[in-house]
Amino acid sequence: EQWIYLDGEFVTKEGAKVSVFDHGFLYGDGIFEGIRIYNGNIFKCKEHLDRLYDSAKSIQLNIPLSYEEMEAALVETLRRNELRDGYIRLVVSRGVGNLGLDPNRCPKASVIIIAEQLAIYSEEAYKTGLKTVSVSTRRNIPDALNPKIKSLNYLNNILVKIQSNLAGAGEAIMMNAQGYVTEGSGDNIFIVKRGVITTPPCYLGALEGITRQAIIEICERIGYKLKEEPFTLHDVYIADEVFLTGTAAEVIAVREVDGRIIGEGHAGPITLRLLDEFRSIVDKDGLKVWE
Ligand SMILES: Cc1ncc(COP(=O)(O)O)c(CNc2cccc(C(=O)O)c2)c1O
Repeated sequence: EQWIYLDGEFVTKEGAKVSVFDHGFLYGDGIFEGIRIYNGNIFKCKEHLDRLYDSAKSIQLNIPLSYEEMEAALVETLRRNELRDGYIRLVVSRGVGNLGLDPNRCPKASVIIIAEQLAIYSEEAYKTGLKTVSVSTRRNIPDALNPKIKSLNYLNNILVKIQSNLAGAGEAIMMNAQGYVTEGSGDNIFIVKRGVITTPPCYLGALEGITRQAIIEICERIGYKLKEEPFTLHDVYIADEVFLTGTAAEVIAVREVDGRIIGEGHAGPITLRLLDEFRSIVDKDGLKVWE
């Protein structure tokens, strides 16, 4: 039986329903986090909850649970589902209101926690890398809907995913309005050229990825040279290595972008070393559920 946390109660999948007047449903008015648990460790739990509460503050959404209560709800949901390895989707919507969009008509935000097994990429995919394309759909401009807010408004990302599906590609790369590369539909991007790793600054229009930050810190620790600087598709095409990072994706190589083969056409040495280093910390850094 899968138990889902819904506003303080645990309900079964069948019982896990939201109102048609929920503004998360009606307007995408809400925020979410995607978190992974590795061998009983909620990886980077603090970083995810910090980002959740930041996103909430940014859209003036009052989460009805304190940080500690939210942590306890996460742990309880994982325990009830006896999940040691898997994926957590934590959603906070504005809650039930009337058909108007005014958030002031929504008296109480709704908190939902779904815990599931996760299988996104095969081990083979981490070696062969993904075929990707760039897309015409630009990343939301920060002064319209800031990509730093992990909101339920994922239509920008979905339109990108539709274009990558159409191209038969595994992921798509977005530019911002100025033509600088920002990120993938659900992951951050890094390029490697002559041993130097570069990732776009998030102010260009990217989510402040927690996996991205973990990779930045790993590079610092193991002495890899990393820069946060803008780059264009040209720099991606001529890169020696390209990889994407995300909670679901972890660290996944890109073997092709718009028909250009990247490097040798499979995961490069720096990408594989960073994946290895990343996987060595995922069951350490975070909140232990069963201890
Ligand atoms: C737009 C975007 N950019 C970057 C990331 C990577 O951020 P983290 O390193 O903090 O996860 C994300 C996060 N994207 C994400 C997170 C969890 C699950 C899924 C999924 O595809 O089901 C996607 C994202 O949605």
